[in-house]
Amino acid sequence: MKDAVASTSQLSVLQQKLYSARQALDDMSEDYNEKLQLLLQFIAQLSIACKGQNIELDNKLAKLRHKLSRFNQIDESLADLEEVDGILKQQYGRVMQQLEESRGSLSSIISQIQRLDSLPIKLKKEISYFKKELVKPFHTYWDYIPKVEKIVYFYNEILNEQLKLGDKFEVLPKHRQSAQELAQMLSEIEFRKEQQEQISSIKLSLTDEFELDTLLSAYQVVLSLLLDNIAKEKTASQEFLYILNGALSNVREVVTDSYSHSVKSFQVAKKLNGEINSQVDNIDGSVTDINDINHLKNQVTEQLLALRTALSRKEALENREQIQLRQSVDALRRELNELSKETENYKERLFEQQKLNLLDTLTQLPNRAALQERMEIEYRNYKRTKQPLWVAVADIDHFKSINDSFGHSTGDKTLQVIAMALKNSLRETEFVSRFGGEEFVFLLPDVSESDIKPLLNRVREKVKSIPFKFKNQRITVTVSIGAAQIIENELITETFERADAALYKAKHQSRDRVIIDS
Ligand SMILES: Nc1nc2c(ncn2[C@@H]2O[C@H](COP(=O)(O)OP(=O)(O)OP(=O)(O)O)[C@@H](O)[C@H]2O)c(=O)[nH]1
Repeated sequence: MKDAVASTSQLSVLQQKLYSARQALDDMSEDYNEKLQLLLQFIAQLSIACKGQNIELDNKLAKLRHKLSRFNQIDESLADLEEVDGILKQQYGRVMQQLEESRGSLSSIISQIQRLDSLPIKLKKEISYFKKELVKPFHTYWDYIPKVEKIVYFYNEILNEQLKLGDKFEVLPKHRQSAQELAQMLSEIEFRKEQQEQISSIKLSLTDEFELDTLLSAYQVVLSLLLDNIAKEKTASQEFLYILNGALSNVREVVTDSYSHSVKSFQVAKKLNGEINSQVDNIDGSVTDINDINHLKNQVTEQLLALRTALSRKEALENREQIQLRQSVDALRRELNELSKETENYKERLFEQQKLNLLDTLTQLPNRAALQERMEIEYRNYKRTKQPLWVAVADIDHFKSINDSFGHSTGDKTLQVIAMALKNSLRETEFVSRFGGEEFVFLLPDVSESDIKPLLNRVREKVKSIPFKFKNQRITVTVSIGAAQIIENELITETFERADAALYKAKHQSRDRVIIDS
């Protein structure tokens, strides 16, 4: 019995111990699970952080994460853990190798940069200091990234320097348009012979690829040539005015002289007349008072002598006066002749200049200013007579390709030949002008609606049949033409716009055709 009690108490102690041990085991297990959970989280975070560096490593870590999430497979994961460990070691080696290679390429980039000329001294020093730093190996990407940033900074500095040095700006479409307009204007302005070579080379420099500097200096040169011309023209006018002024003062002198002379002559003549009259009165008195015939004879002879002397003095005076007058008139005539010659000269020069201002220098056709004048005249005629009036615009097809393939001067010659052909295909009353570039404008009065198309087609065919031969190549040049008739209450500029729109249509309908706006 005693044994039984003892056994029972021992059992209860054992039970107690077992219970405590189980409790401790449960606690441990719970602690273990918590730590395992932490480890799993850590691995998960680590695998995310490493993601993308190595696909094999990514896959292994994903698999490991999956296995570790199930506690019962933890043992199976040991092999995976070992593999991951191996891959991680390899990856480290690879990263170190990559970093070493990158250090090498950064060094060679820096050597290239150092070879650039015209680097500012400060930047040169910075670069060579940086190159020394590149000798030390990189341990992590964090050693590498700032170095790349530094090289980007160097490039940026160099680029800014180059921009400052180069000072070359991009040629934009608006600059190209300005260049074209300038070249166009140069074709329309008459320059002096000695200036023409300079103008041609400016025009040439503006046709192909050019830099902004070329355009600016072209403007500058053209401006100074124009100013020079204005100054010359002004001097010429001034010279004329000086001559005119000189001639007028000569005339004035002659007139003043002859006036003062005639005043004097008048006074002398008046005095002589008085003398003669008193002589006659004397004779009268002598004749009435004297009875002695001899005495009378003496008296009369004396009186007649005095009278003759006075008369011959008067005659001499009148002769002198005549000579003086003739001389004055001659001098006046000479002066006036000179003056009228000078005026004629000046008028001729003005007229020539005016004519030149209205002629296109290249083609010798009337230019845009002349077209403007003629348009006004034709418009007034139309308003008065209501006779039909047509405006036609012709444009050479693919003219750019002639310039591009055979050169600008061949292009110029082509323009001259076509201009001549256009001029020769018209009647006296019809008018053609070079509007600019490869565009020509016609004013065609008194042409009926049924005749206009055949007329313009003849013009088109005439150009097409010109046997151009460039570089031994037979070339056919064609033109497209648009035309419009002026209608009631329309301005001629509006007619021009309709003709231009018709030309646009002709260009879009494969060119070499005439389109009449209807
Ligand atoms: N040689 C020369 N070329 C000129 C003159 N004026 C303008 N040009 C050139 O004429 C050409 C006109 O070219 P675009 O306007 O493209 O027209 P295109 O080549 O005739 O073509 P389409 O009109 O469309 O048929 C440009 O290359 C100008 O440089 C000039 O006085 N002399």
